[in-house]
Amino acid sequence: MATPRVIVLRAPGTNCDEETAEAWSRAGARPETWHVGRLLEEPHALDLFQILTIPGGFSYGDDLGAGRILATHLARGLGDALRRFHDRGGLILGICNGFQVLVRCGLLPGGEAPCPATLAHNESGRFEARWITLLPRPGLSPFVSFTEPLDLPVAHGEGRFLLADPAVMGKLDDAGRIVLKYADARREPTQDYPANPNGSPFAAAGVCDETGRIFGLMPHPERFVSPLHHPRWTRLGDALGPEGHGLKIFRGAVAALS
Ligand SMILES: NC(=O)CC[C@H](N)C(=O)O
Repeated sequence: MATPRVIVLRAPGTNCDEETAEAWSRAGARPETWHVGRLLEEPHALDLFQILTIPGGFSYGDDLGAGRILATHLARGLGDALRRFHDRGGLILGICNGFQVLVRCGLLPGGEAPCPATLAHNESGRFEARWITLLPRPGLSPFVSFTEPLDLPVAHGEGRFLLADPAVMGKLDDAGRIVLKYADARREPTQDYPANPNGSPFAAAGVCDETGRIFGLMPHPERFVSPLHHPRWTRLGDALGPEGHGLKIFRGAVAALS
């Protein structure tokens, strides 16, 4: 198949769009960055793309809650276009603020009987900005097709993934939809701070819908696409491999569409 085309959607306050577009380019896709206002004017333009990404940042200043206003734009102005995009096999990735948007517009966790969800304030009560370790659960989502743990940075104030019905969290986990989990030094999933930076139950760091094609995560894969981005690159050297860990997520999506 031809090189997948990616639309990177930005809004006032988005601050990770350039890094996200660069990550898609490195993974072999063809990204274009669009302001949400432009897409609201021509929703059919989504038909030109195979992947939609909502990058991280502070869209609309996190007013009314992180991601809330951009989520309202998507739900009200682009709901049908997004459904069509997903139904025809399009992939949707939300990173950090983008994950918050996908949750707040109802695309995640999604499904036949969607359970309302939110990304609540971190249990620490603080913005958490540092590196953490993640365990993947490959199988369902094309974005997570690797088996090795990842090191990635987090930078968020509202990252605690909660469902209105906590019992559904176990069902999501059983269905393999908590595809990335915060891990401790023994590489076991953990709810303990600081390895789990926000207190998410089931150590949830990244979640997908029932098709695997909508995926949101709090850590920032676009901030680790070169080994030089790792804070310990001078010590770890070749052990880091030729590419940053975050690139695996972008490469998985490109491979699924190629
Ligand atoms: N890096 C980000 O995307 C931050 C997300 C959001 N502004 C928060 O603090 O929770």
